[in-house]
Parts: sequence; structure tokens; C-alpha cells
Amino acid sequence: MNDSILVVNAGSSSIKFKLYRIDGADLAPLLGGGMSGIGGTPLLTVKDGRGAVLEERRFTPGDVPDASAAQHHLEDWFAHHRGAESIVAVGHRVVHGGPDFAEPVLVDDAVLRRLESFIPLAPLHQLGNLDPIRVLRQRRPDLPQVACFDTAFHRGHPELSDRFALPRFLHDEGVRRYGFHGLSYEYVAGRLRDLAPETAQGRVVVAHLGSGASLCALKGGRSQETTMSFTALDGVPMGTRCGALDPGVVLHLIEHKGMSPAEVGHMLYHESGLLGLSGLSNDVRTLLASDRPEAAMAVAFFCRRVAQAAASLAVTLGGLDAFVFTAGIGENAPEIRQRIVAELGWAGLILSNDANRSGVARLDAAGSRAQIWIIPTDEERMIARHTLRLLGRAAPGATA
Ligand SMILES: Nc1ncnc2c1ncn2[C@@H]1O[C@H](COP(=O)(O)OP(=O)(O)O)[C@@H](O)[C@H]1O
Ligand SMILES: CC(=O)OP(=O)(O)O
Ligand SMILES: [Mg+2]
Repeated sequence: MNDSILVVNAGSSSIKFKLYRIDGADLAPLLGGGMSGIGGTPLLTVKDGRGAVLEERRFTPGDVPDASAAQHHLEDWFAHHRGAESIVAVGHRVVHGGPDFAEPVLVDDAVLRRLESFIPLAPLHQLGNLDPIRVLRQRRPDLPQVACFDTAFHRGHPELSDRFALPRFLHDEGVRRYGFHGLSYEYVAGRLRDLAPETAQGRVVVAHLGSGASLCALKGGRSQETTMSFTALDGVPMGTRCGALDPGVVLHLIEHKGMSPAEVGHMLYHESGLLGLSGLSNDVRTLLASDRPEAAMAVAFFCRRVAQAAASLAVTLGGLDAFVFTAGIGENAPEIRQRIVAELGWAGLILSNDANRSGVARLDAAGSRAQIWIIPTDEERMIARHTLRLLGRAAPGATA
């Protein structure tokens, strides 16, 4: 049986996993799935490499109160099924690597303690990311575990991109623009290098539009600036997160509306964004299907802010050679792509409406001043590659 790498992408309400067989210079997906509805209506799903369902099991909420419990159930599943004994390492997505971690790292006790200190910086993600690492250290102490960070890809930023206009001591204490979705941007930058090497050397803005959303400016494939900053709240509006906000609003809510910091945090992370704007849903599909004016306004707001962010990042890059859409909305919502590119029409971007609706990768029409692409992201594969590399095994080629 071939060796395999397990990739775990854990959040507060779901754990996704993917198992890859190490196949020479290739990583072949063997199994994928996870536990959704943690703390709500938990559902364990496992599919094979072709997407056929192997397991679908519901649990009661009490059985799966948190990510640790979910990881125990996944481990139990692996223990009873073929394949688990061949796992040689586990790679984890960890959202926050703070100022220290510019690369993936093998987890030991000291690393784990350091990563725990970043929980307040990413309350929606970090705790859930670390729980499965603890469970696996307990159940399989000899298995190497690698933490791959959403922040690491942005650690080479020029200083101008990493600062807030706040007193200097705060930057030194770690209050800086870290940036997120780095595993996604790293994967997309690599794909663009494969698909269009010359373009990848140029000035590229990638829009990662999923349940969390951000944009990143790449020059020569390296991150120069990104819209999320100290936390995953900043930048463009998201499903339920507000995006950039006048800090005076936060002061107002606390000082004049008597809200506690925890209540404000809950509002900004869970009740804002598309959900807050529309009063209807955090899901772009629902908003596009609705005839309510609030839904249309939320969509228009989202597209305007994404286009504004792209323009702002083009300033950092000194121009724009290519614009790339990725993640759930970016890959699957032609209407959103069309509206964002229309907002950038003044900069000479022209979308081919046929290409936009036909599932091809290259979307710009003749005469467009910049290329336009869809590049599906694959954070899990990026994590698997990093994990192999840290194991000292032959790293599969960039296209693996
Ligand atoms: N066909 C579609 N049209 C519009 N939006 C879509 C479509 N499919 C998925 N989405 C959006 O993608 C989002 C999820 O993106 P994804 O990148 O999978 O997020 P995550 O992995 O962070 O949960 C959902 O909020 C949903 O609104
Ligand atoms: C960092 C972040 O926002 O991640 P996600 O998009 O998975 O919520
Ligand atoms: Mg995501």
C-alpha cells in the first residue's frame, strides 16, 4: 500500500479532510470528506477520489460539540477503514501564524503553545484549527504534523503594506496587517505560472471570493499586499463579516449603544456582510435568486467593494496585467464576475460573456487591457505539498 498524506482543514463548524496517495511525483486524491454541522446537526461524509459517497452518518449534537470531538469521530472512521495505517504525516490549515511563521512548520509542544497565543487574533478560526492537532498528538504521538499558515505567504510584504497608521509600538507588539488566504494565493500563483508563465511574472490581482473573501496583489508570483489585515474581518464584505469599517463605528457601538466587546465581535463576524446588508442570507446564490431590493443592494455593494479593492491593489502594483477569480463565488458565479469586471471597465478590462458562461479558464475579450482568469483554488493540495516537503520526501512538481 502506498504512503499517504492526510490534510485537515478545520473550522468552528466543520472539519474537512482529504487523503492523498503519494504516487511517485504525484499526489492522487484517495478520500475526502469531513464533519459538518459541529455543535448543530453533525454529519460525517466520506467520498472516494472520484466523488462517490462511501459514508454518510448523522450524529446527535451532543456527540459532536466541538472540533476535537469531530476529529475523534474522523479518527474512529479511519481506524475502521482501509488506508489509515498508511498515513505518514498530517498537514493542517492553521489560519494565523503571527509574525514568526513565514513557512509551514512541524508541530511540537512549543509551536503549539505559540499558535495558541494567536487565538484572539483569529477567533473564528484558530481554536478550531488547533483542536484536531491536539487530538492527533494524543492519539498518534508518532505521526508528524505540519501546520500550514494562511498568513505565511504574505510575510514577505514591503513594510508599507504591513503597517497601520497607529503608534509605532503597536506594530512592534504585533498589531500589523498579516493577511490571510495565503495557501489559496500560493496555489493560484503556482497554477498561473503553469498556465501562463509570462503573465505570472507580471502584475496580478487575485480575488479569493468564498465564505471569507479577500484580494491579493502579486508581482512575480509574490504577495505585495492584501485586503485582509490584522484579522480576517478587514477588506471586502463577506458572507457574514463586515469587511473594512470605520473604527469609529466600533467605538460608537461600545460607548453609546452599551454593547459589550463580545457582542460587537459577534455582530462583526456573524451578523454583518451580505447577511447584514440584505437581512436575508449570506449566500450569494440566494441573493441572486431573490427579487427583494435589499438582496440586489447587497450584491451591488459586494461587487463595488471588490472592484474598488482591485483598483487599490493595482496602485500598489503600478498597473494590472491580469485579474484572477477563485474560491466558491469567484469560481461559480458568472453574474458576480460580470458585475465586478464591469465596475473595472474604466481601467480597460473587458469580459467575454461567452467565456464567462462556458467554464473555460481565460475570460478576457479581444481588446481587454488585462487578462481575466478563473483559476480554481486547492488549499488542500497546497497543504499536502508543503507537508511532503517538510517530511524531506521528494517534493512533487508544482503541477502535482
Ligand atoms: N454557484 C454558485 N453561485 C454563487 N455562489 C456560490 C456558488 N457556489 C458556491 N457559492 C458561494 O461560495 C461560498 C463558499 O465558498 P468556499 O470557497 O467554498 O468557502 P469556504 O471553503 O471558505 O467555506 C458560499 O458562501 C456560496 O455563497
Ligand atoms: C481566513 C478566512 O477568512 O478563511 P475562510 O475564508 O475559510 O473563512
Ligand atoms: Mg475558505
